[in-house]
Amino acid sequence: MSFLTLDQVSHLYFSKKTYTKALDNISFSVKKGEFIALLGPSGCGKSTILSIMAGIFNHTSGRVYVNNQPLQQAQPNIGYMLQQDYLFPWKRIIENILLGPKLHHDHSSETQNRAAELLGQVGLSGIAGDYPESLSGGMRQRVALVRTLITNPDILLLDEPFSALDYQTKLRLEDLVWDLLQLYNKTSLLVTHDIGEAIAMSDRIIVMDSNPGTIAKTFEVPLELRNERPFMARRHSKYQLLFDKVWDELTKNENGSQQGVASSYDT
Ligand SMILES: Nc1ncnc2c1ncn2[C@@H]1O[C@H](COP(=O)(O)OP(=O)(O)OP(=O)(O)O)[C@@H](O)[C@H]1O
Repeated sequence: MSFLTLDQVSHLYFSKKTYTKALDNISFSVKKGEFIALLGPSGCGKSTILSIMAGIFNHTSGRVYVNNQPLQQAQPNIGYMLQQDYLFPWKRIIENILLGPKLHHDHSSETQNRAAELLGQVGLSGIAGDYPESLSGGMRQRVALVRTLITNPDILLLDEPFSALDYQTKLRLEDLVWDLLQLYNKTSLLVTHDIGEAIAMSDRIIVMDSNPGTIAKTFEVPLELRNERPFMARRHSKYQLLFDKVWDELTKNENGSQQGVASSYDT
């Protein structure tokens, strides 16, 4: 059953003299606990979809449902993780994590215990009293993950959360995030430019076209890959097959020599 549905969603950005059609007739559904990746060229509207889901602005037309209710009515608890961690440098790690709950007047010992538990789950026990400046980029993103999960969001929006990290840290963090999202059965939308990351982490990949943003094609990730943690999924033979197909879809309008690598596969 669908938990999140976008039905013929379009969005226009207006400026003084003109407008940009960022999304045109976007329709897709996401089941509870499903992990969807949005891939596509710069400007195809991936972040616009996340902003609409986060309630940052209303879409121009179409319908968005969460749990069979219109988005504005459903008011889901949204967790948003971005490329930058936006930790407050003058606050200790634990204060950064508990800021969201505090804003909702939650000062409970349960939430504080949960913060400690989550910090343990991301391998950061013992740094609760530290300041962000003493942490590496990967550690900071792990703190950002804890800060996102502490409010137990219904939907997680991940906007290129690994793209500022070095490659090894990114691979490790992909596994960690995947583990926690599986553990807590979170419904997630990941925006990425990394085909490998999309295949390794998600259940389904939505490839978009730009000008205006439309859905070009949707790829199901084979079960054998979905059952593996992202790092191990990359070793599977079906990973490369899917990579080539997604690459071909992304580059179908280009004339470069790398286009068409999947044309010899027919699975
Ligand atoms: N605030 C805004 N005002 C006007 N136009 C905007 C605004 N935000 C985005 N756009 C335009 O809407 C389109 C979609 O932008 P969006 O940021 O959603 O794309 P994206 O796929 O996330 O891009 P990227 O991969 O570069 O982050 C682009 O043409 C962009 O220029």
